[in-house]
Amino acid sequence: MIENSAKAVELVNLSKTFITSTRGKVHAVQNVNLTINPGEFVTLLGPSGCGKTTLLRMIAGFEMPSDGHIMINGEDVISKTPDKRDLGMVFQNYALFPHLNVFNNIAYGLKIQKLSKEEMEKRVLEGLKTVQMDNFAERVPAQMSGGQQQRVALVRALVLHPGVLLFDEPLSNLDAKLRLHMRDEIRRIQKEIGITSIYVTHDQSEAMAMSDKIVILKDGIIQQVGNPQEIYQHPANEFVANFIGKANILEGKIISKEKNDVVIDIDKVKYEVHTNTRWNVNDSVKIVVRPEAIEVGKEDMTGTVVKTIYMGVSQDYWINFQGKELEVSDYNPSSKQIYPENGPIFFGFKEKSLHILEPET
Ligand SMILES: Nc1ncnc2c1ncn2[C@@H]1O[C@H](COP(=O)(O)OP(=O)(O)OP(=O)(O)O)[C@@H](O)[C@H]1O
Repeated sequence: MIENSAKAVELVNLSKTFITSTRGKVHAVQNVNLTINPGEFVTLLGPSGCGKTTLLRMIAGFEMPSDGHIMINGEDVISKTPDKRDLGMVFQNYALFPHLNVFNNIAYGLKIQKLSKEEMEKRVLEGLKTVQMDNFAERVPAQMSGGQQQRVALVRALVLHPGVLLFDEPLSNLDAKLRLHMRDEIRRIQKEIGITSIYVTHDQSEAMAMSDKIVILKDGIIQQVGNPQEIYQHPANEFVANFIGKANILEGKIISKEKNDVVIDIDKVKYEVHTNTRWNVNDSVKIVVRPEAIEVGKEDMTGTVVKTIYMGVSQDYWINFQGKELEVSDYNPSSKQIYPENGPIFFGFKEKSLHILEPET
């Protein structure tokens, strides 16, 4: 057994391969290594089929890994059943018992733990207070909205005082407005209690708004782990750059280098870029620049306006440049010159806004 109590969850070389009759071997999760610290809110994010649910189900104990280790609070839990892993779970479909009222739904797990009646009542009522539903103890699920049912599901998991809370797309059944409200609510409660949480979603804005750490997956392989700022500003590769936010990908050549600072030629304009990677002079590189990092009116480069839209907070342009279309968001447009469609436009890149991409894994 591998032990390390300073980490809440540790995944070591974790893999899952499904053998299917139609698709042969499906490598759903491949050699995942990940450390989650106590109290962290970590989101598994990626497109459909990237392996996030399989990863969560392995941690929960519903799916047996093909290879690797899962440590929870320093203990290898691979051979333990889900109920012995010190975990709570919140599902997309709430999974409440329809015939039980809110009190009994929440108390269900506490009864199995054989808590005293007083302690049980105390925990249920305290939990309901946390989600501002003190008056709902007598209602059955059918008498509540989706958001209220999801709050009850959250309390039901929390009252068991698990070491780690797992969320499987808990907000996907709610309408857009309620999703925004509930994500703030979940994050508030999670911070208040300080419970280590692993959250699965395919919604990038949800991941950005809630997470301490985001894990980006593609084809079962981790592409990048970082906080929202790192992932947005320094995406590891083209996949991450395109998956989180909007990205313009340009090609350039390294023309000089001093330690970690390189000068890149992009269409005969030279830009200094700080990089942590071992690029060499004459290397061709791909560079990401976000739409808001392009300065309209700067006379470094010229393109043609293909389309422009006034968005209120910004004037957005689609510019033909080097045969590619660049997307640009020019913020606070009211005091600025607007470049009309089909005409020329001058632009350049803001300082420290370029980031060199790594090849994809
Ligand atoms: N029980 C299974 N048998 C065979 N293949 C499976 C099984 N479960 C998942 N897979 C496959 O493993 C891969 C990862 O699936 P998984 O459900 O983990 O992805 P996901 O990122 O959660 O996708 P989604 O967002 O659509 O739920 C997919 O190719 C999927 O078809």
